[in-house]
Amino acid sequence: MNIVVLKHYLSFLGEISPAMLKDIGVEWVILGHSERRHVFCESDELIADKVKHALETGLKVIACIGETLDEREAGKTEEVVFRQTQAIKDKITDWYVYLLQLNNVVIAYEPVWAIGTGKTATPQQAQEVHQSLRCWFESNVGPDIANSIRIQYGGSVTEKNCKELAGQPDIDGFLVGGASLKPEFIQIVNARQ
Ligand SMILES: O=C[C@H](O)COP(=O)(O)O
Repeated sequence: MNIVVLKHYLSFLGEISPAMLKDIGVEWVILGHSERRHVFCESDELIADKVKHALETGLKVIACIGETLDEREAGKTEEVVFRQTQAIKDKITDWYVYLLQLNNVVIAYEPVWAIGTGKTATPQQAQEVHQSLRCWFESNVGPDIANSIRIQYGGSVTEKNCKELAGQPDIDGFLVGGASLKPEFIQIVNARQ
């Protein structure tokens, strides 16, 4: 759920580099999770640097974005998720390689107020943001990228709400925390069947 960005060949004792993860067979890294953003105060720019560094090292990336409750209540959901996505877009010079050829980037929309709280976004709330994000990709990166990119939803997904969420046209999968530790997880895995 984290990597260090190695710069200028400095040492970063105690940190984990993408090369170390690859060396032990890890393929995917989750970056920009709300706890990294809000507990560890990682900026949009630092997260974008990590995404770039991970991709350039050959790791696949799930890049998390999402608004806090205050931001949602202030009507800033789109502004926040577009800003977070723009920061990543600005650092990735070749979406076509990383996305269309390698399929190495997934976006996870995780409203901060829904993570681990039991308060899931309604299917309509989640679909609205996912659709806006896909339109954003169409306008800012390209229609083929917008059609191909996987946008997962995360935040209190359970076996009870997964079917309806999975039925939304722009929800391409889930990033599951707590429910992944329960036997019912299999129902989430199969939610689209
Ligand atoms: O880390 C996992 C995601 O943030 C979602 O967690 P959750 O499914 O427990 O809400």
